[in-house]
Amino acid sequence: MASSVLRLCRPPVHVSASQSDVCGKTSSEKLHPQVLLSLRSNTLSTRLVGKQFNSKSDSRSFLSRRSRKAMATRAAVSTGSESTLTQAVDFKKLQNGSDIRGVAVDGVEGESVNLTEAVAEAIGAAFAAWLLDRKNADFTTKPRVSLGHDSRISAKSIQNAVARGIAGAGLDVIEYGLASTPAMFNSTLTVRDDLFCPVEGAIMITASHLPYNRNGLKFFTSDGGLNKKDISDILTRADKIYHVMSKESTNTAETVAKKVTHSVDYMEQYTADLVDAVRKGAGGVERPLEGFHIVVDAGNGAGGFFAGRVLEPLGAVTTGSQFLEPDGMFPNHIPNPEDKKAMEAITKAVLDQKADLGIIFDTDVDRAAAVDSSGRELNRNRLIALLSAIVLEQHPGTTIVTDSVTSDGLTKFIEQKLGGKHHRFKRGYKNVIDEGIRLNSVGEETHLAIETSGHGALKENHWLDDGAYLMVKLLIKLAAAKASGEGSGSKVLSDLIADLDDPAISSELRFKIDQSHPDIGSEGFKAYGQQVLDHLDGVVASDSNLEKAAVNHEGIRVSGYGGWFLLRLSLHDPVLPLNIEGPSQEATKKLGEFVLTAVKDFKALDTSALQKYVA
Ligand SMILES: O=P(O)(O)OC[C@H]1O[C@H](O)[C@H](O)[C@@H](O)[C@@H]1O
Repeated sequence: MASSVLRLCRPPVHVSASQSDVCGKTSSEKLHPQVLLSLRSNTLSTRLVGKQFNSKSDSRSFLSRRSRKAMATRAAVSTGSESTLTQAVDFKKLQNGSDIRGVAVDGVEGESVNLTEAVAEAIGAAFAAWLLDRKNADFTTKPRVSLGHDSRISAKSIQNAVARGIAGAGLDVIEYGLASTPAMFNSTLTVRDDLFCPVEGAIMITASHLPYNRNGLKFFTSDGGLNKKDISDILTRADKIYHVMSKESTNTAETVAKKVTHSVDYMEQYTADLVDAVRKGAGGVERPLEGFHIVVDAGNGAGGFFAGRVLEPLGAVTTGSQFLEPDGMFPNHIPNPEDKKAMEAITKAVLDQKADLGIIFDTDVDRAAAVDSSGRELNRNRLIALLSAIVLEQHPGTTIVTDSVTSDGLTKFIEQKLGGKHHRFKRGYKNVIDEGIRLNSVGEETHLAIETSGHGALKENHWLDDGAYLMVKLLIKLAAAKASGEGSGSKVLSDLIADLDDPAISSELRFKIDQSHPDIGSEGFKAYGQQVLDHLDGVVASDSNLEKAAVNHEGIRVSGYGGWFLLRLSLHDPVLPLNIEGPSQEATKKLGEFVLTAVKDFKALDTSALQKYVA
């Protein structure tokens, strides 16, 4: 991506009149109390504020004024001031691995709102404080945070609240409006002053494919997405900030936010990068997709841009593309390439339109899948196989990192057919991508890290988790094949994976752990789940048809009866997911029966799905 490849130092940015209003002495009196707390013991922010005041003594007095006000605010809280926000919120519960997720809209029974505007405001302020506190951060100018969102109905209110938190903390806010998660990360790399890029931090407001009442936040710096530890840190800070917030401080932050928020069309830059990547990959041709008919299904999420702003400028016809308009009620299907109905919808569109290819995204466009002209789904193992084939043509022998639920057929394909190495790691896109980065750092060359969910990142694209870029790789292949006379249409893609063994049966069953069951000890469901796994591990040897995977990074993976199973702990939920694949129902039933016998005495585990499966 042209503008993003170089990580240049940003030239100092002129502080505008409105910005100096906010940073200067006069308006410091008006600053948001939550900021005072976030800045209180913050040396980096002291440095930053000191720069803006151009004098250490000014900055000291600025902080001490702030500290006094913060202490006063906290005192008000402890004496029960009426202006304090009182709704109790368990901030820890908002963590979902390396994201934040919660309920933002009322209306679903049993799901009360915990991602309120006040909570979102506190999280915005906490991220600002975290950013200023980062080790080795050396901000020579006032840091900026970009904010984007998907099509959810709560998007705007959460965005405004987060903006208040960031602005109140003394940082600038750059609003992108409807955007994609990968675009947000990209904005930390792009060098373009008129777009206020690169930003020091980026936030995407999204809950991916979850129902309409949820929302969440994903955070980025130029180092990539934040990890679990960072998110815990931000939520701990947010919890403290939340308790010193008041209606008055929110109003003040609102006034500040109006002054320091800039709205830009960053998606123009991001989509131009995608278009350039295809043109470059296709040998510099302006309209390399001329003659191709490609339909897009955005599921009413944020991915509708791909048809009009990527495919059409490249010459493709996109007639019959569907659900491109953002609609946070997701009236047509869940925007999720792992969802059966969603895949059926795009398949139907491809067949109805007699299109060459179909492309489908999840709500925030960090996941994608495709469908070829015959209606064959190119998702999960097939998508990984396809991208492996493309990447291994460019980088013979390289390692492909995947999640843990990939098939044995995929390993055979990557290693025996393509001559690469399959490194099957853990579930979780961040785990997978981080493992790709780690392998490279210890000298094992890898260029692709990809999950069956449709998350995937390439080394050539800054390890950016980007569903749209995965599709760009397919488009380059199509265009290049046409240009070289190798073939037109999507057959060139299907041919690449002709030798991939598809399992006849592939199932995922999820066993809930009843956390209120008396068998769950004080160490909780994770320890209980681990006991189940340890027990299973111990009994595998009792069946001579079974063999434990020699290398395995997650749960218990066992081969047998021509198939395999993997039982592991869910990344986020009190659940043990079981994946089973095999050449026949008879084989998968045998594997299922073995697991059922092994775990049946664990009474807190709901194995009813497996009982049905083997019946
Ligand atoms: O462990 P599970 O419950 O199956 O969930 C695992 C999945 O969680 C989220 O959806 C992440 O985005 C995925 O990257 C991950 O694979």
